[in-house]
Amino acid sequence: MAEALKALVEIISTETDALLSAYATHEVKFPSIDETSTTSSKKNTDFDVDPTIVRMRQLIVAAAAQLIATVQPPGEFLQDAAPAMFKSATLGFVIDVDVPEILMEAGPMGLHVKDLAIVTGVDDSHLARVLRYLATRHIFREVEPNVFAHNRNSTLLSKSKSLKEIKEETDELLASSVHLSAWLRNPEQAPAAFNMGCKTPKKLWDWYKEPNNEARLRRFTVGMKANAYPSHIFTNGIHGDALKADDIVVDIGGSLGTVTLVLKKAFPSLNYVVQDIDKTITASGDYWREHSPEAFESGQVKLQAHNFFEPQPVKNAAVYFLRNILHDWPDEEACEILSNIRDAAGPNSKLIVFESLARYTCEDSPRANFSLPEAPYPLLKNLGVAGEGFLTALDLGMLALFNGKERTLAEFEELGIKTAWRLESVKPGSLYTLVFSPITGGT
Ligand SMILES: C[S@@+](CC[C@H](N)C(=O)[O-])C[C@H]1O[C@@H](n2cnc3c(N)ncnc32)[C@H](O)[C@@H]1O
Repeated sequence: MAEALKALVEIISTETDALLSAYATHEVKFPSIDETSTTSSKKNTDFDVDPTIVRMRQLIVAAAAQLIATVQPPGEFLQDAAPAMFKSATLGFVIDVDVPEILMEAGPMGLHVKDLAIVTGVDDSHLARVLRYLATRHIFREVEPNVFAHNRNSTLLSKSKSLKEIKEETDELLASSVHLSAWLRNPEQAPAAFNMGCKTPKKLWDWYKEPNNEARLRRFTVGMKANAYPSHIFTNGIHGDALKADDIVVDIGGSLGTVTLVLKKAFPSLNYVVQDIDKTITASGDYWREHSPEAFESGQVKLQAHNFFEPQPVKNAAVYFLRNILHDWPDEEACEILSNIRDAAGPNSKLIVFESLARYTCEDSPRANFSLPEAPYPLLKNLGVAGEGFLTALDLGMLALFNGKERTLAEFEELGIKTAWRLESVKPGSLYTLVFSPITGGT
């Protein structure tokens, strides 16, 4: 026990030294938690996503969280974990009444809850308790009794409209999560907990198409657009330099086609097709007219309404890719999607899946062909909240909304084998890149 505790402290100490020294070497300022600037210099932003820096940060966070879980008595630990729904509820509330915007205008001195009450119309003591709950969890800062200001974490809440759109999507999740336990105990009663929470027999996408839900579809689409992953994941992932001019890259379930836009800029001699359900494809026309009208008008980028449960119309493309699609679907449907692509693929086509990879919290059996990042003793093997915290929540979100899932490496391999795709390589990152080749009679 003492040995594990000391090892955790050692990780924190070594990685913090390394992190600070990397910041110093690159002449980048280490951000204070009290910082409220919404603009970062390009240098800071690039540095933030540098894989070495990301890894140092992850190790520190993983070790610190495990240290807390080790040192805190179980009763206290669970006392904070059990009512975690108040995090969603209070974040939702502050956004609903525009607290992030109001505090941004107030600046670093903050605003007294009595003044905040006048602007929001909400009782000052209610505001104080909600903000203190969040400040206790390092979101906002109580600069004087009952005076609240932004900190680095809360600033992000006012940073972009799309964050609000993402938050609103949690309405569906919140409604679904209430029914998760009942659904898990009897999954036959509805396709997913979402159907119980939102009282519909339809899949989320079909429900979004209903006349009353158009705003929800719009905000989901904006939310997906705001999903900022480093673009090198996609440009390295499809190996565009190795493709021939005019080769076709198909973005299946591509929404507006934000990934395709990144690829088109990096590999301008390739041709692209963005496919999605009809309503989304209609909206993507505006996106392309705004961001790359020449590619849209010349036909270099085609927008195609296509249901991926029907035969894939683009045959023998060089690359078919799916970003964050398979996790929306249970295995049976995921196999149908992959089979339709396989039927259209040529012998040299590649299937590229950009998705999160679910990792076990314990040691996995060694896999000869693939090497995944290791976590040092005594950390959880998936790096706990630092690596998988959000991903395990995303996994449960997929379960609650669609009976979907984040998959392990073995599960991806198995999906591939069932649909005649061989998993050829796996590249770790904030989104993993999984490359598959067709299994043919001779392979
Ligand atoms: C999680 S989003 C991912 C969007 C995009 N790949 C991205 O990463 O930004 C899932 C997408 O699948 C699309 N979709 C759902 N059902 C579909 C179907 N049957 N055929 C084609 N697209 C579908 C949705 O409209 C949505 O745009």
